[in-house]
Amino acid sequence: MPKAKKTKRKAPVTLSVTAVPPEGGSKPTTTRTVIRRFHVLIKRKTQLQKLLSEARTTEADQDATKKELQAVEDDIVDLGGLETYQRMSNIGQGNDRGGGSEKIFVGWLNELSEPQRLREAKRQFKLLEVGALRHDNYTPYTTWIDNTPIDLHSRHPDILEQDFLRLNEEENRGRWDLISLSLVVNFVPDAKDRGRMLRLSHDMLRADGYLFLALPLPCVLNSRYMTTEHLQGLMNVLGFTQIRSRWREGGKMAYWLYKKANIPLRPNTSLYEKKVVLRTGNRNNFCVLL
Ligand SMILES: C[S@@+](CC[C@H](N)C(=O)[O-])C[C@H]1O[C@@H](n2cnc3c(N)ncnc32)[C@H](O)[C@@H]1O
Repeated sequence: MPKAKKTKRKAPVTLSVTAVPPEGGSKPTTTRTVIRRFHVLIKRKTQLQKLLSEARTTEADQDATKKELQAVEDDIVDLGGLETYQRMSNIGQGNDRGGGSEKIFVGWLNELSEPQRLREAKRQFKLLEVGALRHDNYTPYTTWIDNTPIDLHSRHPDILEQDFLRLNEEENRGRWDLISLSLVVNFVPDAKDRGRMLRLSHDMLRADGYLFLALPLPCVLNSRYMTTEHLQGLMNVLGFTQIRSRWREGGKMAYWLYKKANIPLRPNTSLYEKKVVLRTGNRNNFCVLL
């Protein structure tokens, strides 16, 4: 008799993680679980909102979508919302877990002798730090870096509550010497919005300005739709030249430093406009689309 085929049920997206610990003293596994869960929920929320706005489905489907959206939103609230996510990320940013990525950014600028050049020119770099959990990440460098930290949810009066994707493009065009996107692009739930974030960064940097990008390593080493070469190609068509990169096999994070090229380099973006499977197997779905 043929064996009955076992179907493995996926865990529902609305599965809750409860008992979020207070700031400090929480285990890396707990913070990682909350952060991952939060990413799953906001991604699903964006997908459901998109489905509803397209309104191509039947009324019954729309009702089901609305119900699921409500359940997802309830789960985000149960998890503690963006505030809890930020608290968990802040713990993850602590020195005991590898330290803040700004040290890598500043280290690279030092290697490139930028502070000396600025001293001679008697000026500072204007930095836009997107997704700032702390207001003081760059205070040790105020002699040469004038930082404007922004975040969707401000945790300090010195952090401007602002969505980067909604910044005034005219006012910000060519305005910044430095932009930092550290663990922010992977937070954005929609692949096209991730691409827009990178494109906007290019527009908002002055010629020769630097973009610092940090992503969890699996986004590039274990994704169906992203490899380090693919990212490099995408950044090149946007008009960025890679200056530095850093990660190690088995590590958690990957970092890049890009420079805005002097000439516009946007010949053909078509390779990066649709999802292309670059690897098969048990992978994640991280993707950036232009
Ligand atoms: C994982 S935390 C990263 C914090 C810090 N930059 C780091 O490297 O550890 C991501 C932060 O990015 C913020 N964020 C995400 N999308 C954003 C956007 N469009 N504009 C401003 N901040 C954003 C979130 O609110 C969150 O505080």
